[in-house]
Parts: sequence; C-alpha cells; structure tokens
Amino acid sequence: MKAIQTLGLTKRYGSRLACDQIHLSVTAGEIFGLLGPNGAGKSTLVKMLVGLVRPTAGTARLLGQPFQHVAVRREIGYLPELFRYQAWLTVREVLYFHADLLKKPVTPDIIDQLLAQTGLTGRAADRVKSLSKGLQQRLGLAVALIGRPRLIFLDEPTSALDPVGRYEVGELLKSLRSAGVTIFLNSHLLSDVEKLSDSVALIDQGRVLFQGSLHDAMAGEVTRYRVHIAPLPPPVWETLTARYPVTKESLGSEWVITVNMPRRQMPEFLSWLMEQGAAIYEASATHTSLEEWFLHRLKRGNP
Ligand SMILES: Nc1ncnc2c1ncn2[C@@H]1O[C@H](COP(=O)(O)OP(=O)(O)OP(=O)(O)O)[C@@H](O)[C@H]1O
Repeated sequence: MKAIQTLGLTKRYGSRLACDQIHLSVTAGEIFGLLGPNGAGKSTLVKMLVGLVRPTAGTARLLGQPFQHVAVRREIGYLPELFRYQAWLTVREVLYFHADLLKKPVTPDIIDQLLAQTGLTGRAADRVKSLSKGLQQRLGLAVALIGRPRLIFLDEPTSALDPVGRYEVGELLKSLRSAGVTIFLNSHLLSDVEKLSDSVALIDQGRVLFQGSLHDAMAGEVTRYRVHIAPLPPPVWETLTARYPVTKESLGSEWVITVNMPRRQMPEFLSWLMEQGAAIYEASATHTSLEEWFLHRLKRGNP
C-alpha cells in the first residue's frame, strides 16, 4: 500500500515555480528521504502535503485518502523546519498543549514514554526558553509523535543535533519503522539519509530528477574499480590504454590498474584482460558515496 501518492503537485509563488508537477509515491512502512539543494522545493512539497500551503495544481493521497481530509490529518505527525514553541511553557506542558490541539486523549504514561523516546525525561519540567537548539529539536520530534501518527513528515529533524543525538534519533526512526510507521525525511545531512532511507527522491528546481532505491541510484553511476594484475607486456599495456580510460601504479611486484566505468561494462573489461593473458589477482569497486551521486545528478539535471 502507498502511504503517499502525489499527482502533478505544483506550487507557484507569483512567477516562481517552487514545485513543478511532482509525481511521487512512498510505500507504507518505509523511511523515504527527500533530497535536493537549497530552494529545490522540498519544504514547499511537505507543506502542501500537510495542508499548510495550497497547491496551484495537482493533488495527492495520503494513507489511501484525499490529502485534504481532516481524518487523514489526524494520522499525520509533522516536524517543521523552523518552529518555535511558547518559551514560557515547560516541555511537559508543550506536549499536553499539542495533545489538546489534536483532540487525542493522552495519559501521563504516554507523555513519559515520549519523553523517554526523545531523550527528554530529565528536562520535562524545564521551560522551552532554557532548552538548547538540539533539545528543542527533540521536543519538536516528541510533538510530531504525540498523536501516535501512521505517517510522519520530518523537515530537517537532526540539523541541530550532535552526533550522539543524531544516532539516537536515527535509532528512534528505525524503531518507528519497525512498528509500521511511514517516515518522510527531508534532510540536508546526506549521511543520515544514506543510513536510514529505504528509498529516496532527488528534486531540483521543483522537478523530480530521480526516485527509487539508493542501491538503484548508485548502480547506474560510473564507479571507480581497482584491478590488481601481474605486469603486462608493453604492447598489451599500450592497447589497453587506447581502449579504456586506465591509469596504473606499481605495488610491489603487481600493478594496480584504476578504471572508471559503469558496472555493466566491467565483465567485458575483465574478459578482455584475460584474453590478453593477464593474471588478475583482485578486482574491487570503490564505493560511490551519496554525496558524489547527488552532485553528479544535479549537474546532469542542470546542463
Ligand atoms: N512563501 C513563499 N513566497 C515566495 N516564494 C517562496 C515561498 N516559500 C518558498 N519560496 C520559494 O520557493 C522555492 C522553493 O523553496 P523551498 O523552501 O520549498 O525549498 P527547500 O528545498 O525546502 O529549500 P531549503 O533546503 O533551503 O530549505 C525557493 O525559491 C523559495 O525562495
């Protein structure tokens, strides 16, 4: 089942097209990462889905229902990118206040559990104005979870957190996924997206450049391979350099050949080497990072 299905969602602010006919689908129970540079349209897309911005065109379904329905809003949690809670309220009061707004009954046990999940147990009686940015972000996460949502939109949930906080929030998101919650993660922190997401979409200038699994995203990229071989006779090396973009270095009695090519060309490359009588000891791919993929795709999408 699809937790989110958008059909041509478009938002125009005057002459600026923030989202241009976005078609996206997110499977229920997955962590979905939305990536894109500043101003790509990520927050606008999230705000349209949670009902804070009215689309210029297009529509969407959330949890199988039209996205504007009040019933579906009750099933959704949202952590906005820029939020401020009332400075004079305590952490516990903020949580009760938002539970009241949601009209969902909460017990002290539920509040205690949320405080524990978000690492705020010791700060429950502190006022918002005394919390650091990272602690306020944890409170934002607790507020997003208070209605026990089936679908959560998190806009930059870990941007103010230190490495321990990022790890803890990552573990919390994984445990929510295990409980069947769908998580829509909007983050600049590519390493967090890489660690957590089951699938991703990349948007730029309001358009979707890619949607799919991270594995598929990386598989299509040119990868750097390192092949350890016995030294080749000079004529074979000359033919090799004429056919393929290779470089070599010597490592003891072996050569290490480096070549950049798509994964699908690798079998042909190795067969050719063997036909020339090369002794191959080892061949390995160096990992393409999400960051490299992100930069490549953006360059390709903006010729
Ligand atoms: N209320 C608004 N009025 C006019 N233009 C807006 C408004 N909100 C966003 N925009 C513009 O729409 C485009 C998309 O903005 P949006 O905030 O959705 O991008 P984003 O991908 O979330 O960026 P960031 O990563 O910097 O938060 C930008 O050019 C932005 O300036």
